[in-house]
Amino acid sequence: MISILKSFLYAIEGVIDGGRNERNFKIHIVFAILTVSFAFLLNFSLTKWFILLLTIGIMLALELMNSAVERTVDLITEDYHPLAKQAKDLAAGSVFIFSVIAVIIGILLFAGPLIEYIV
Ligand SMILES: Nc1ncnc2c1ncn2[C@@H]1O[C@H](COP(=O)(O)OP(=O)(O)OP(=O)(O)O)[C@@H](O)[C@H]1O
Repeated sequence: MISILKSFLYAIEGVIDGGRNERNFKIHIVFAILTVSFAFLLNFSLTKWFILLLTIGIMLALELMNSAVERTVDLITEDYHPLAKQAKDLAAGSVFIFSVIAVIIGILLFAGPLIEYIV
């Protein structure tokens, strides 16, 4: 039970570390807060909340995984190595792919209700 609690605390430490030291993670947190605030304002349905929270969760988790890959590569080598480049670029690529999808999901979720709210 104590070891499960410790693992949980280490995971929280990782999230706090990301929030303190990772610029992109901070940007995603700001977007997450903004979109959640707008979702409250626009009275999102349960289905829309489900999609929004899932998208935010995957985005933040991918960003932390990307940071983990970057640090692992930096720990292994400070020299230029093609595999180090590939590892970092592949991890960044995964974040990029989901970022594009997240923007599309954001437009689909918010465009209609926002136009209705403004007009
Ligand atoms: N050891 C290395 N060998 C070869 N290429 C590297 C190495 N380290 C970094 N690179 C290349 O330089 C790019 C920038 O690396 P860096 O470590 O600054 O990460 P970053 O993508 O800028 O991360 P951040 O999210 O912190 O801005 C990487 O995406 C990779 O293409």
